[in-house]
Amino acid sequence: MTEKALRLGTRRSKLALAQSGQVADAVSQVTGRPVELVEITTYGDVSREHLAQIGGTGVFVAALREALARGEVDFAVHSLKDLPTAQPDELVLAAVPVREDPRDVIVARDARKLTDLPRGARVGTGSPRRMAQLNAYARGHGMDIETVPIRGNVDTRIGYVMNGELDAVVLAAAGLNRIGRSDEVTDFLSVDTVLPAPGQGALAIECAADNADLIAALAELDDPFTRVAVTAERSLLAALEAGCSAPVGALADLLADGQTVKEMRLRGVVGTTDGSTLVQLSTTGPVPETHDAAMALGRELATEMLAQGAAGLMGERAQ
Ligand SMILES: NCc1[nH]cc(CCC(=O)O)c1CC(=O)O
Repeated sequence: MTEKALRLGTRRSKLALAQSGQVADAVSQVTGRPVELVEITTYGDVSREHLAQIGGTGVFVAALREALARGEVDFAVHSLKDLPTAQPDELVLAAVPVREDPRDVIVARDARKLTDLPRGARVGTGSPRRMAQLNAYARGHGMDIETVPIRGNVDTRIGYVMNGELDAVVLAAAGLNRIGRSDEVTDFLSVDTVLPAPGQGALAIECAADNADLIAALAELDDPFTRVAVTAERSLLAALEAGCSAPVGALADLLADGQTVKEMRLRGVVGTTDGSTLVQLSTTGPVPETHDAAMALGRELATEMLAQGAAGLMGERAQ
């Protein structure tokens, strides 16, 4: 007798289906049960407005969470960077699997890198975080680029480069990897140039807080280092009172001495989209051993960033 399938709630974009497919295989392995994909359309998928205008926070996530709350699906897979920092009581983040490459990349015409974009190059990105850091880099290096707000799925965005409308677009390495288009990357941006979004490159597997058996099974897919890193990054974001469409970057990484992990470094950035001002800070300390310690690290860095004027740089998105 075959066991009843677990229902995985997913968005229907190519990227979402690719990452949900990978998680489905992994969950099937650890539970021994078949996993069935249930496609759900979210507001972020149907709206043609710019993300910054529709508020950003949660537009890709709300419909999945509603399906979970109604018991229509057993668990949901999100891109962690799209997940609001507020966690509803009735749901838990049952697993955060090993993070992929967190970097942003560009896909440019003529195989160009950021440093050799032509004068006046039009660079597509709808993300205030990417705009702020790219414009700051351009200012600091005597470059002349124009960031152009765009939206749409990964294929649409790359299409703007292919059809000549734009010289380059900025995307997440992880997304391109997951849909098998990473060979189109022309430059992997150093995180010293563009700090990724909090949680970028990581996935979140969410399920109902009262589903103890499933929570226990999904825990096997959790990567403790990724979990602690994204917890600190998201705590920073929450303490800045910013959402996923705010010009905030954060990345926690582990500093190792040979094979032994020694410390964790948390970097944060916030800036104006024109790149005229950035507040960029970092802190390094023992790897947090608890959720609370990781949260505290993010809050501490946020406090320092706020002391340096971070709130004033977030414009109308700062609440
Ligand atoms: N905002 C959309 C989004 N949400 C997650 C990813 C893929 C990368 C990831 O999982 O972090 C992307 C596309 C992009 O930013 O290029």
